[in-house]
Amino acid sequence: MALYMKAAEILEKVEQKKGAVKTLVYDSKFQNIKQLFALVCETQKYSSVLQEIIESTKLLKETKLRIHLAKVLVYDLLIGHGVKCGGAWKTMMLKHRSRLQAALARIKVKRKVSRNQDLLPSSFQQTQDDVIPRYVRVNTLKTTLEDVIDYLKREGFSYQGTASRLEDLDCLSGKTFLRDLHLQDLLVFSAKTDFHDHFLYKAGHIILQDKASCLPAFLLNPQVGSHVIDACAAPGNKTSHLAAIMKNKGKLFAFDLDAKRLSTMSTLLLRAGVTCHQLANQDFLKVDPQSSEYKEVESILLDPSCSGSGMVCLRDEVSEQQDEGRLQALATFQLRCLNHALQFPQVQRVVYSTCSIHAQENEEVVSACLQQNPGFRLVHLLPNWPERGHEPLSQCLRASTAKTRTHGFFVAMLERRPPQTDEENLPVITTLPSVGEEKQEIHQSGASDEEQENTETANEQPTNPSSKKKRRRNRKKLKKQES
Ligand SMILES: C[S@@+](CC[C@H](N)C(=O)[O-])C[C@H]1O[C@@H](n2cnc3c(N)ncnc32)[C@H](O)[C@@H]1O
Repeated sequence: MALYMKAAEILEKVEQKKGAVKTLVYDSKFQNIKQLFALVCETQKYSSVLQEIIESTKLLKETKLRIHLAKVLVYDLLIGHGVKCGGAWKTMMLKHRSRLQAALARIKVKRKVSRNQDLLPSSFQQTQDDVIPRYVRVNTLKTTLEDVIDYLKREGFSYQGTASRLEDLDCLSGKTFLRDLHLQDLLVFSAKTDFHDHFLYKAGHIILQDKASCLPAFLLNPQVGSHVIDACAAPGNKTSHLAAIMKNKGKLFAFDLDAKRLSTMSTLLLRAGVTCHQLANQDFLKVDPQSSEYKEVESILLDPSCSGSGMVCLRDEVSEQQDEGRLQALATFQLRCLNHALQFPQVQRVVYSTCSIHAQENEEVVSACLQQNPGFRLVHLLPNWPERGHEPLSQCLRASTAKTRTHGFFVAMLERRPPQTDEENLPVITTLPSVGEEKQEIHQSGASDEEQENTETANEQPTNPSSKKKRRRNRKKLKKQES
């Protein structure tokens, strides 16, 4: 009953444009966030059809239900899982079931369609480009890829080998599955495959995680035994992925501001067999980078709160509701977090990710951070990845349903520039510039052309005052050599 009541309450607020589904669901502190999120999203999609059914059957008059609760219950009865819980409401809905089913059938006949999804407004109808396969990450802390494949084959699944191109994923149907093109511990199934009740999922041998969301830990690739921070960690899918890469050795400090999400995370990490972690219900911005506890931290994964505009289910709602002010507030917070991550004295690599499609939360945050932290530069990620960050930040990755068959996502990796000795700063020049040719480029040894492009041009960093001094010194040395 609590699920339906909460879903109705959130649906009402969403339809009155009082907030975004994702935010309202997370703020609700409901026990099963995923279940609530799915129920609200789906009911909202079918809202106009549900309204038609409810009006034509005069359901509100007969049951005294309020419209939003009626929509949620009718959705679950006719289109969803069937009203499973709900006590007295379940009995009431079952009493009206045949009338409601008849009303739905009439609407389908009138619109000349046979499937429920064909009743959706066009903005919600899925094209081939909208279909995201089911991704399953093998949890190598508990099992191996080979064992999972064998287990599934014994259950009648048919393994097709490793995908060789993106389009292979579109051919998945029924019980066929592939190994992913880019991530070796990731298996791909047809979109409709549901593992939520499967033994391998319940035992923590597999994690149900979108491919794009597997990128941050995969790219950060922390060393076994190293110290790592997951700055905004709950519910912890990326944390357990990091732990698997670290083979549970070393230290994984995970922070999150939300106690409820953190407690869910704790359960999930236990199920996944993660032991190298240390959870803290703490604001990452208040974590002291100078504390001796973090003096060995070399890698940080930062996946902060974002607009969620890349999540396919939220696409239309989000584009309607993302007002400038909200995006700006998120971007300011994200930049503060990224700047903070770079303050840890030994940090070498920071991966920044969002499930947003807005440049404001992605490339613009990274560019601003690089301008404020000239000691860091971008790493050119996965050269063969089909979707790049918006120019000039093509070192970063983007993901989308159309180009990568995933939710919309963004990933950047910043790394500390290697310290340069005075020797390294000596220019390597074949023809010496004549006196007065101040504007001629001086190519410094120790930085390849690609690095120069990555840092100087692509990041549009302001001239670093210390490198200006170094250049002046170099010019003086050159003049001496000349004379
Ligand atoms: C996008 S979610 C993280 C998802 C997570 N990385 C995963 O893969 O499961 C963002 C998280 O940041 C947390 N958060 C927001 N502000 C924070 C802060 N100042 N310090 C720490 N965590 C914060 C939110 O509670 C939320 O759980």
